Amino acid sequence: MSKEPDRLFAQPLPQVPDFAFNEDVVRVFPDMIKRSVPGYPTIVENLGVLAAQFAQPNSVLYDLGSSLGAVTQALRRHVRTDGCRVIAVDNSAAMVERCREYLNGQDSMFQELLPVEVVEGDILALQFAPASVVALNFTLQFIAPEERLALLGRIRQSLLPGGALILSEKLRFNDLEEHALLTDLHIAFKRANGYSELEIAQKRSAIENVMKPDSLEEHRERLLAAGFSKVVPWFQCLNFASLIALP
Ligand SMILES: C[S@@+](CC[C@H](N)C(=O)[O-])C[C@H]1O[C@@H](n2cnc3c(N)ncnc32)[C@H](O)[C@@H]1O
Ligand SMILES: O=C(O)C(=O)C[C@]1(C(=O)O)C=C[C@@H](O)C=C1
Repeated sequence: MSKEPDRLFAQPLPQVPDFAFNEDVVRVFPDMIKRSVPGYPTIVENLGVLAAQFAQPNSVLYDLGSSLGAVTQALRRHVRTDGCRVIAVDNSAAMVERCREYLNGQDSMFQELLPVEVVEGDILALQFAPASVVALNFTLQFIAPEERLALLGRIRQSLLPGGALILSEKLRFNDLEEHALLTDLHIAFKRANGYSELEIAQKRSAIENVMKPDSLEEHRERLLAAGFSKVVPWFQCLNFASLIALP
């Protein structure tokens, strides 16, 4: 994985462009996500552990919005169920290209890993195969709000009995005091990870038009409306959380 530090927002920009998963972001992405998302390494590793409990024989495990394939790699480290294969999907050509390079490197080192297919495509246009695990790790927040329910409905329809959707997201909070406190603590987390006030402010302008977090209550209601029977939060660190949704 690239070790290049994220300095994308370190210099004052005359106008901060909307955030995009382009070549510049791809180069620094492992550093950026680790320094920006509290609990990210714990979520990714345990997503593999959880997936191993839900994986069903001869089924597909989806990593939707796979970026550089961190979740795919965790699935491959933990899932040992017969006949499973991973399909990783991302619509950023730059992410997909680098992800394929990383996974090919892994393939050449370990022969017993689950087969993986990396697809460059829009998850909103995906024809889902019968799946036992679907991971949406910090991806739904980048999908247009009006598309989210239908996407979750299609995922629910594809899930086999015994399977699960694992959904990780940045949260907003309906209680204004709670929202302000956790937002301030998230900024303190970024500062502690070496981001300057300028970097924090410019990143915030870059993502505000493209990333629209929901509250935990909105997630729960939408997942139930999409046909899931049970929603179980299994992790929260500051304003970032991960949920298990059962079919
Ligand atoms: C924050 S990143 C996900 C991080 C990754 N899952 C991980 O755990 O390292 C969001 C990803 O979703 C992808 N994405 C956003 N909208 C998408 C869509 N409609 N279809 C496919 N991928 C999408 C972006 O290109 C980006 O790589
Ligand atoms: O909320 C923020 O400030 C973030 O940087 C979050 C977040 C995310 O949750 O995906 C946004 C974009 C980058 O992909 C990395 C982290």
